[in-house]
Amino acid sequence: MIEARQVSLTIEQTTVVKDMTFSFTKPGMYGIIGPNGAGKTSLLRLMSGAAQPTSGSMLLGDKPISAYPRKALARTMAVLQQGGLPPVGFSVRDTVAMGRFAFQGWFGDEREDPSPLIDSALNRMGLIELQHRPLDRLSGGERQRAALAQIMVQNPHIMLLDEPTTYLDIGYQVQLLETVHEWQRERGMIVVAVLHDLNLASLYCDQLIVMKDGSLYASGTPETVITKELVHDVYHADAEVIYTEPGGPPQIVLHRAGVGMKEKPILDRMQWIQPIGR
Ligand SMILES: Nc1ncnc2c1ncn2[C@@H]1O[C@H](COP(=O)(O)OP(=O)(O)OP(=O)(O)O)[C@@H](O)[C@H]1O
Repeated sequence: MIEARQVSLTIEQTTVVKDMTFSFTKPGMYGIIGPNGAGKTSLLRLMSGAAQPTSGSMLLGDKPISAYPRKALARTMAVLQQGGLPPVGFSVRDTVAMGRFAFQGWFGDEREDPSPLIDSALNRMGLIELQHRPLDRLSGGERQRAALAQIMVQNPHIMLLDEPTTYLDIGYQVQLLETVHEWQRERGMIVVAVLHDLNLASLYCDQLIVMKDGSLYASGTPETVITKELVHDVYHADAEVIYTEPGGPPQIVLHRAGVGMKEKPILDRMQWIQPIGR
């Protein structure tokens, strides 16, 4: 369980996270959304213990995150940082194996052979064929998949993902979130992901937190949070919100700036699009 109690973070006289209170108590997918500079990464850094609140407290279970030794924290929580892995000379397999550091003794040994776990993570991320390739000879998307495989072998209870779909094409974006979602359910994990794509956030998250100017702007299920008004007020963009199936997650369709077809209901407009051959 992660709980933020009136958490604020001030960096160089600017308060980048302001008085945030929330808790993630149940297993599930939690999304943090909001515009550039809203404070999403800063909030994730507070949740991972990489930054300490200037005021308020960030708790893991019933203790402040700062009270956990590094290795103990790594056995509970895995973090995928923004920007992913650097393009260095380590092979994909060795890089993924480094995710086991929290379970190793002084000499890098483990009680049980971690190979099956590493093979499974490589397999799930479609990296078996690339496992012996160095990271500096991979595309950005392949490196991002290796980064996720690395935190998979950590076997965490909580996973914090900062823009996990960066560098991925839409097929891999969906595949990555599908894998994370499936894995979250199998293991009953709490997954917190900073996502820029509202449609993906709506498809995969059970609950969303919206940040604006460092503060909590809204929170709730995608159905309650993703609205035309939210897109307008938080992102200063015009959009329609549509449902592709009854009871399904909302999806947004953007308008060009200032060229909104605001008066026409969406169903009316969809009749303009005729399948070829009719
Ligand atoms: N180390 C730092 N020193 C000074 N200011 C910082 C530092 N880190 C972040 N900030 C500022 O804090 C604010 C929030 O940054 P943060 O990276 O948390 O936003 P974000 O919502 O993740 O943005 P993005 O979507 O662009 O990644 C920004 O205005 C940023 O310039």
